[in-house]
Amino acid sequence: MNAVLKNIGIIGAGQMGCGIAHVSAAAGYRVHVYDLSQDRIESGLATINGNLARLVTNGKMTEEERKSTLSLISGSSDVNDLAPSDLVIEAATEDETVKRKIYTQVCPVLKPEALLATNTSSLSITRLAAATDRPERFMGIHFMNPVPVMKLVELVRGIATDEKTFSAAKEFVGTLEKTITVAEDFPAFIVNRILLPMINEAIYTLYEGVGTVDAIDTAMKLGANHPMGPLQLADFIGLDTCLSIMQVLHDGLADSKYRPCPLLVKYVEAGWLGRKSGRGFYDYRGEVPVPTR
Ligand SMILES: CC(=O)CC(=O)SCCNC(=O)CCNC(=O)[C@H](O)C(C)(C)COP(=O)(O)OP(=O)(O)OC[C@H]1O[C@@H](n2cnc3c(N)ncnc32)[C@H](O)[C@@H]1OP(=O)(O)O
Ligand SMILES: NC(=O)C1=CN([C@@H]2O[C@H](COP(=O)(O)OP(=O)(O)OC[C@H]3O[C@@H](n4cnc5c(N)ncnc54)[C@H](OP(=O)(O)O)[C@@H]3O)[C@@H](O)[C@H]2O)C=CC1
Repeated sequence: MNAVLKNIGIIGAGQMGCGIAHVSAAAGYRVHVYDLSQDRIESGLATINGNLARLVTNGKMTEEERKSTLSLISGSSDVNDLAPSDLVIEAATEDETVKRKIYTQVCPVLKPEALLATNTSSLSITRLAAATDRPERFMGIHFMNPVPVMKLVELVRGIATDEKTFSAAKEFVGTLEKTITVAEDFPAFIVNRILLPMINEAIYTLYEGVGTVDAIDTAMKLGANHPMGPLQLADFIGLDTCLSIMQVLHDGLADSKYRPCPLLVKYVEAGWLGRKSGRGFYDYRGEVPVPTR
């Protein structure tokens, strides 16, 4: 455990917030998860418990470790409960307006010396930092999904991030047994700058009728040895998040090669956001996922 950062606050009880809470508590940190609704928090805590229980079943964690990990995690919809946090990691919806509003509400509650980080997939760290009262103690700590499984965390400094903040974040991520990579503050950093155009291209391949959902995913799984097909992965990430990242790339780099596929836009407009909403390129409402095209 990090010597300075003992209490970790998480904003957003979605798939990423819960994953970060899981790995932080498993490393011995006290974690508080904040989200807008109590229902969200309860379903998030149930997901964490389910994932911990699976580790026990697989012999990767003892029952005592599961209990002690869970006992370190609390949750509430009261922003004031983030006050004891030494480090807050914001993992709310990938929308700059939402994140800015959150910082306006959260900063006055935090200790002046507390660090604030964002798990954003794509947004400018420098611009987000400017919406806080602590740009020098703000940076990007970008975990990958699913957090308990993926080894990488990207660290991204904003223009004002100070060295103390960067070192503390680096040490914290090291205690979670993750490998860091440092990215400069450009749209979508490293992983998503490369991954999301590939996913977007897979959606164009579907849109133009080159292949079906099944053909495209099978092609990339068996033809390129990817663990998931690109459309399956898009559903896993969340199609709203994929679209936001493509929009940030398109706007930020002003190059038409990043144009979000109209089919991706259509799916998001329909509320077909992938696994989390029950339907995306696959329909998850039955026993097995069924392609929707
Ligand atoms: C968008 C961004 O900003 C950045 C990103 O994150 S981009 C997305 C990056 N992530 C990826 O590319 C993931 C690609 N997919 C994979 O690596 C794999 O399909 C996977 C790890 C998700 C699942 O692996 P799999 O072998 O197909 O399935 P499965 O055997 O069920 O799972 C492997 C392990 O992961 C665990 N796991 C799977 N999904 C999980 C989840 N959502 N949460 C926690 N653990 C999970 C399983 O419990 C299993 O653990 P054991 O080895 O202890 O049994
Ligand atoms: N999905 C992925 O693969 C990855 C995502 N990320 C990034 O992590 C962040 C979260 O993504 P992810 O977990 O997938 O998204 P989810 O949609 O699963 O979760 C987002 C959560 O934030 C909540 N939220 C929205 N507005 C607020 C608010 N004002 N205050 C508190 N909570 C709020 C949402 O609540 P509600 O549903 O009620 O709106 C939801 O519970 C994003 O920035 C994303 O880009 C980073 C790496 C990988």
